[in-house]
Amino acid sequence: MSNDPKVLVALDFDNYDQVMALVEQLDPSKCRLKVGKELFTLFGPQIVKALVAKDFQIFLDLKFHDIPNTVAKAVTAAAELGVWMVNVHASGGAKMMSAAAEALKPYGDKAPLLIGVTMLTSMVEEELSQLNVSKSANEHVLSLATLAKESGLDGVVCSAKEAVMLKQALGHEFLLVTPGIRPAGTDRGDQQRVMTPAEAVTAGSDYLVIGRPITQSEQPIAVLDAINQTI
Ligand SMILES: O=C(O)c1cc(=O)[nH]c(=O)n1[C@@H]1O[C@H](COP(=O)(O)O)[C@@H](O)[C@H]1O
Repeated sequence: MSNDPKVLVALDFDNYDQVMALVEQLDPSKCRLKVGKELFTLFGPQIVKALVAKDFQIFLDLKFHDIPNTVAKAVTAAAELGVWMVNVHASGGAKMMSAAAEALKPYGDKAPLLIGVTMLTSMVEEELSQLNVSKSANEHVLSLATLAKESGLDGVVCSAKEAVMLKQALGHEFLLVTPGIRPAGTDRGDQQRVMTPAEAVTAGSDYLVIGRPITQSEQPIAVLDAINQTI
């Protein structure tokens, strides 16, 4: 197995013992872990530190979206926690994203990867008009991703459906982190713009965020291993 595992397991749990029981079975050489709003709101920086201490690389997914000064301070706090990746909403704008990128510069090669969220994978194109966005989903994602790149971010969160377009437009180095991943035959839940793990990697996804197909399974390790075999 590679030292650069592509699967980021979304630890969306409300129970400390349950999450730790799963983590005990996981191997940092086979996956990275994502701590999102539910886990962080319940258990705070302590759980992030506990997972870092177990040698996992952590994506702190708090999707910061605030004034530039506040977001710069928030990503600095994330860097101090020792996380591997952190995200902000690209729709917070260029000033906000640049402030975040600037704040991480002093950390050099220890800085977390800074990623901009484009259009949530739970959204369909028709919802954009409710937000007064008259672009197509592809155009909207491309414009937010372009702004993120110009603002000094390392990559974006998008759906794998936009991966071919974004790699072509923004280059191979610009990272694509794709949730909305569903192995064939699994429940979509609230996800809309979905692809299978193999399709996503073929399209150009660098990292696959996968939660419920693994965490809600009776055999999470077998599911993760099976996914890793296909990518
Ligand atoms: O930033 C994210 O990670 C994210 C962005 C997005 O557009 N869609 C999305 O689903 N996510 C996160 O990715 C995870 C997907 O989980 P599952 O749908 O259970 O696989 C959740 O923790 C979401 O918070």
